[in-house]
Amino acid sequence: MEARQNGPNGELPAPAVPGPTNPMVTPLLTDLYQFTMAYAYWKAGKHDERAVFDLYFRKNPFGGEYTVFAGLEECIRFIANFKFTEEEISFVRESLPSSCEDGFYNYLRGIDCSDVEVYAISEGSVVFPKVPLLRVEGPVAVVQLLETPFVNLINYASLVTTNAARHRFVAGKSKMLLEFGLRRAQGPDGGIGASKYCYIGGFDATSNVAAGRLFGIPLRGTHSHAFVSSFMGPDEIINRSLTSHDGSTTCEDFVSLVQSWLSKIQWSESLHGSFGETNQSELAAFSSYALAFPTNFLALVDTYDVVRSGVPNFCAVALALRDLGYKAVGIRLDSGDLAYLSSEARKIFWSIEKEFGVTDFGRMNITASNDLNEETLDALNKQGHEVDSFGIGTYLVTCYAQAALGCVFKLVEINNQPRIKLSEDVSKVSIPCKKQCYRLYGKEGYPLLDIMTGENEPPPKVGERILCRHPFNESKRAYVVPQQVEELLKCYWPGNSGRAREHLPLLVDIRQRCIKQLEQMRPDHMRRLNPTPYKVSVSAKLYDFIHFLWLNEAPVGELQ
Ligand SMILES: Nc1ncnc2c1ncn2[C@@H]1O[C@H](COP(=O)(O)OP(=O)(O)OP(=O)(O)O)[C@@H](O)[C@H]1O
Ligand SMILES: O=P(O)(O)OC[C@H]1O[C@H](OP(=O)(O)OP(=O)(O)O)[C@H](O)[C@@H]1O
Ligand SMILES: O=C(O)c1cccnc1
Ligand SMILES: [Mg+2]
Repeated sequence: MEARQNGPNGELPAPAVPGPTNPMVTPLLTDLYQFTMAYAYWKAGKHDERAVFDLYFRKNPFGGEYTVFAGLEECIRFIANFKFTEEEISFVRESLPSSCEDGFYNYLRGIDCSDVEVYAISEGSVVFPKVPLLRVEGPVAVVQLLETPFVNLINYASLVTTNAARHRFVAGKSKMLLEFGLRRAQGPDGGIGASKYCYIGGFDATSNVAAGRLFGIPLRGTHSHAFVSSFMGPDEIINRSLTSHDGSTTCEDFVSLVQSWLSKIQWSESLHGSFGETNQSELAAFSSYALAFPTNFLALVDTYDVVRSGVPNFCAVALALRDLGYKAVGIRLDSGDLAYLSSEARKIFWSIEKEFGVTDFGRMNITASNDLNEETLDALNKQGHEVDSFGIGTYLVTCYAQAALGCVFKLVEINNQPRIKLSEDVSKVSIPCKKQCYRLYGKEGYPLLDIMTGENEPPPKVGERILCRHPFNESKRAYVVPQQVEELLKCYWPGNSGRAREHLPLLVDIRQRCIKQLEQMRPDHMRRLNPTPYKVSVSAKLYDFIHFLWLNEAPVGELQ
């Protein structure tokens, strides 16, 4: 459990950390092999050897050149409360061979994460391949048990945050982005996680009520086709009275008021008979919705025919509401050509504003949904459209364009001895040693590159030239004179080491960090088509050491 003494400088202890959001996140949420390895470490008397693991990914997702890091808070919540229950220990005992000795279960009973330290990049930061997102130090058996839950908590979180950030990038700052994915998400945790992390990635709101309650994310919603098609006609509406916004008058038959507006606009000059009879059951549905929500009236207009029925019906209800001092919100389009239909709807709104002198009617909100993704948003931008808000579900939350981020957790040091994992595939060779990581900024204020150094090397200094080398490609190197140096790994879990701990920021602050960091990137790293890779490098000293260790560990072949 968390150490509660004052810090070395007398600072107050950080507040206790609550458990993971999802109660399924327990010490058993790991792969069996973590327990078999823990047993074998214990049996060999190695379990308390001090190990350092790096958690990182190898390639940016979605064909891009950046990733947004998320999931850290849940990792810290997990280790802050890491403790086996008796029931969990019994289950591990049942799951391992009966030859495993009892002493191991006593050992499991006693462990927590007080000997573990976690250094991490702040959640919501823009991050790049190979740079550790987390450096986890501690007794090898305990840290081994953390591998699967940590990778699980970070993989999807970072993937979907990045997906959300990419959707925001295409949509532009001024559009409202609504996450509508719960029904299509990969189960309840996928849905809750998607809402939380899409918010961090720059979405404005979610339709997911549970996520609104858990995280305080703004909730938004419209209505569905079922509501519209549930009405047969205006006769169904019994209670038709609506009191004006200021409470001064009551309209006894709001439905008739709507109908009189409908005939006015039907024969209006600017629309000159562009539509005839509209669908009366749709008109009844809209009137009924307006009676229920006069201050928040937004109508789904594509159940029967957007231009000939949905939009005129909406306008009639909105104008009737206006007679009573209410301002309608707008419409939602959920099918068809969203560029064309949004532009047609906008034209009708402007015509009404002009002809009937209704201020701001032209600026009515238009929300669009229906299988939207980065490509469709991009296509809409190219065609020109009049959509103000996008409701996005399936492609966003399922991360349809890429199934997983591929984070890994690799041993880089044990008992102060650096370790390396070799591979035929150079991109899979791990970078050994307990490392420090820095982001170096150039003259124009953009991040230039990230550099990893050995733990005991002096940090890069502002104004001092430093050689930055590609970790594996000898010919790729550059001198950099940083204008600003940012240390990336901060202590988020000191265990009982007595070090000061970074506080876990509020969700809105993580979101702000993400938005700010994305804005700070050089635009060519961010563009969708052929973005420029951001450089990730190592110091000259670390480069030499990697290659020394590589040669040391790789057997020399024999040719016959
Ligand atoms: N102007 C546009 N440019 C490019 N893609 C668009 C445009 N408007 C809509 N889309 C996309 O085209 C697809 C249209 O979906 P689909 O072919 O299923 O028809 P639909 O309009 O949903 O019809 P329905 O739901 O009535 O069957 C959606 O993915 C939508 O996001
Ligand atoms: O399209 P998405 O990006 O997933 O956004 C969420 C979708 O969910 C709703 O559709 P609904 O469940 O009514 O099904 P639908 O596909 O038939 O419209 C809504 O009308 C959107 O179309
Ligand atoms: O509120 C909406 O319009 C909504 C919510 C979830 C899915 N589709 C639409
Ligand atoms: Mg749909």
